[in-house]
Amino acid sequence: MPRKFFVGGNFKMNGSQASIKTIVEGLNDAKLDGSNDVVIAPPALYLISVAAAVKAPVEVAAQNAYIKQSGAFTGEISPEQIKDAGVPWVILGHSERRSLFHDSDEAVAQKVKLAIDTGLKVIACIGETLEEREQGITSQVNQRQLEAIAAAIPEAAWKDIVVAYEPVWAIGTGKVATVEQAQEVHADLRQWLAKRVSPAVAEATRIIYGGSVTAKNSPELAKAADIDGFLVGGASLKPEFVEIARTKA
Ligand SMILES: O=C(CO)COP(=O)(O)O
Repeated sequence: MPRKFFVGGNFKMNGSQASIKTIVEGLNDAKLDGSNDVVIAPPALYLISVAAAVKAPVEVAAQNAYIKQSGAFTGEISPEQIKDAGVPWVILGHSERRSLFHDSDEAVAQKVKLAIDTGLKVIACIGETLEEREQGITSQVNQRQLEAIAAAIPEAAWKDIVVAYEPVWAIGTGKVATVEQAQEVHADLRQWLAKRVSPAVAEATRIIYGGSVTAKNSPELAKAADIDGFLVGGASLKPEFVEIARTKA
């Protein structure tokens, strides 16, 4: 079965009630036909209103979740709370969480496990820094980050996981990976999944690319055999996101 193309929009810590309403209205007016999965991730404050306002086929994701369901963890939100808000997806392990908020591979894996156990679907992010790429350890870094997740979950959980490969050097820099650079890592990760988890999981799991994706570069990237969609940052706040959401594989 071909993998359904997946386009995510990660708003990060951007937007206001008014600007996010405009984005949601733009997506609703676009009447997307459901041939791609389209998921938007507004800041946590806006999850409930966006989940109520957005029309199918667009769905909503939180940008992070904690490793506990409740308790004295000021400032955090739990997978149960995300589910309770009517939000089916969560982004975990984003490089900004890893670098700025010290989410370790193990913490990301625990978060993925609890989110999956709670019934959420997960966009699990991995990616190497420029320094790591220049050291020639791109493959090791991405496999290490994915291994932590694979070790924490059963094979059946992979049906609810989308892997987002986001090279740190391409995020918010305007420096998009070339189709060849992205395809090489995606193919490597798919091979790794086949060996580490199973050929069936490798075949079915969407591996999406993130890092300076725009309406201009998305059609070319989408042609690569192992690029199954995008996680879009900056451009997800602009009208061109509707165009990216319509990208054909
Ligand atoms: O981090 C990203 C999405 O999660 C990518 O961000 P940009 O598209 O702004 O580079």
